[in-house]
Amino acid sequence: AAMPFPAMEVARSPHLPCVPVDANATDSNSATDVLDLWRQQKQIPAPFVWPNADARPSSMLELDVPVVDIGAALHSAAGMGRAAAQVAEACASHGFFQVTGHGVDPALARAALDGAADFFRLPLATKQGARRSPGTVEGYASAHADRFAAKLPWKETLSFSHNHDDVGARGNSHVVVDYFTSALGDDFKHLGEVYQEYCEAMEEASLAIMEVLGMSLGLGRGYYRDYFADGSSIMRCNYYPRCPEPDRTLGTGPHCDPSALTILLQDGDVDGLQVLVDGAWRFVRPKTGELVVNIGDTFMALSNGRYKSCLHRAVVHREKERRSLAYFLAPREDRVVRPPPSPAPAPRLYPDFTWAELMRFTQRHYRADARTLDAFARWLDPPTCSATPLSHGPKLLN
Ligand SMILES: C=C1C[C@]23C[C@H]1CC[C@H]2[C@]1(C)CCC[C@@](C)(C(=O)O)[C@H]1[C@@H]3C(=O)O
Ligand SMILES: O=C(O)CCC(=O)C(=O)O
Ligand SMILES: [Fe+2]
Repeated sequence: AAMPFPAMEVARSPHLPCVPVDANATDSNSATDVLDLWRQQKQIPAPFVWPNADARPSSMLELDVPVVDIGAALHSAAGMGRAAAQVAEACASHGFFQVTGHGVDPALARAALDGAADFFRLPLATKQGARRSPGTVEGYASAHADRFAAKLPWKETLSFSHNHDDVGARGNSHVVVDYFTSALGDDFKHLGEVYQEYCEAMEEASLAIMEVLGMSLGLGRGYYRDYFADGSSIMRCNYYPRCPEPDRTLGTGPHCDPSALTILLQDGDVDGLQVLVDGAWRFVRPKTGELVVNIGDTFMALSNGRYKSCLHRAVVHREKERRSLAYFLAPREDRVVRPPPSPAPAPRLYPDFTWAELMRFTQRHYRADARTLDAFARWLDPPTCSATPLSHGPKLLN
């Protein structure tokens, strides 16, 4: 049975110099959203300030990530050999790499990025039509101010589920369209179609990457591809407005993704994504036509810790706004996350769990951060772990 976890900062912040969030507002003021008003101030409001430990020292360092040609991997043994070696090296150290040859139509990527730009420009009252319901990941959120009281992220987000099935990427082609029309109305059908198509392209790309990951771990092409074929993935559009004090806040705080794999598309040449490697925050800069991929906690558990889910964050800028699209690949909600018994049976680092349980943990009990997976393992299995302080590493289960 799950142990009650220490309550996180889940109350709506009482300290915000609030600009009321009024879903019924209809006058022209509603065209200006909360962050729009805040970013015109000289100083950011206190709830957005991140403590010194998280505040960013200015860094121009860049992470050296391999560029993996997924198309070549799927079409030739030599291409697969090279790709598998590249991902094995990257994933054993920091879990980040870029991919090309993914087959995502540049016009579709452009439409998805432009669609996000258009969405976040809408009046707050319209965006609030898709307001996130408590305890779920889907919907519109402004700075997560409805969930947390401090260390608010300088961003707006729109998230929705992409449950795919095992009859192929085009097998369940309504879920995203249905989300847009039911949350926002029929005027949003076209935007829903754009994201439906984008999610299907991301699904295809992520399953291709799973073939490479399977090969790299000696499990064969089909092992993870089949495992994720009917996944419950999540798509998130991030909008980071300009910020008057970019060095005192963060767009997305330091965290490891709970998902299995994340595919990120960064808009234009505005950088922001940083990864902590060897004690320094390093940019993974946007490159035209390339997607940034990283291993998340669920794949770290699936690979029994061989592949790393690495700490990353997004910084914001004084002069430039930024957009990114994140596709979080996850298994079907009730599928057990457990490493394969072969090729090398090893002591288990994490207990069995399901994606539904991990989602519930991050949406109701714990704000995803650097230690989500350890905290989750302890939450699932309190009797044997409760004496271990939160900061300790993973425990051995057998
Ligand atoms: C399962 C999820 C929780 C978050 C969205 C997806 C994958 C990444 C997680 C998140 C982005 C990690 C940083 C903190 C967080 C609260 C955020 O800043 O948005 C996380 C997401 C969330 O809980 O909404
Ligand atoms: O916007 C970015 O560059 C990264 C966002 C991120 O890490 C996330 O949404 O999980
Ligand atoms: Fe992330």
